[in-house]
Amino acid sequence: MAGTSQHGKAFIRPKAKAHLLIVEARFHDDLADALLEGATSALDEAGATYDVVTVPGSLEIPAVITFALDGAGEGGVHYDGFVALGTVIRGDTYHFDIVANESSRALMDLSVQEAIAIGNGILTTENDEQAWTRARRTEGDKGGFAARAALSMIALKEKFGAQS
Ligand SMILES: Nc1c(NC[C@H](O)[C@H](O)[C@H](O)CO)[nH]c(=O)[nH]c1=O
Ligand SMILES: CC(=O)[C@@H](O)COP(=O)(O)O
Repeated sequence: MAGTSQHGKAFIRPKAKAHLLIVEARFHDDLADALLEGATSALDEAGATYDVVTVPGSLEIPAVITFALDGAGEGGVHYDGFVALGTVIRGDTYHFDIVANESSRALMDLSVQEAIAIGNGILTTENDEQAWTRARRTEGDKGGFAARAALSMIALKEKFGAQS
């Protein structure tokens, strides 16, 4: 796969044990399994803990993160960071652009406006083959990448002394 590397220097880990929420869209079920395997393996390896919530499609992911943030404000579980997992594969209509663009736009808005650590592991591909090459833990491992990105953002938040 073009451009694949371990990106080793890009990743840092939080000092404290982090607790994350993985929000996974299962619109493409088998691909979701592969992304989740990558993400949970990366978090396990880093000694982080996590909960997993499943939603039907990638468009639902940002709202669930908002629900979790609201819940934490009301005394619910606090999450140090979030991992978004999903796959959007181009079909015949404009729907692809809506799901691909709007899910990422909402994640970006949340991360910047709410100052939260999010790893975006929503694949947007032309076909199944591209998706598998990126989802498989033994190849692109984009689930693992998103989890490591979330951990890095938690660590950077710590570094700047922001409230988690
Ligand atoms: N086509 C894909 C979707 N579409 C579903 C939407 O995400 C959403 O669940 C629906 O519009 C109901 O609100 N989702 C994906 O994750 N991947 C796709 O390829
Ligand atoms: C996200 C998509 O584009 C896809 O699942 C929907 O397919 P279509 O555009 O053919 O309805």
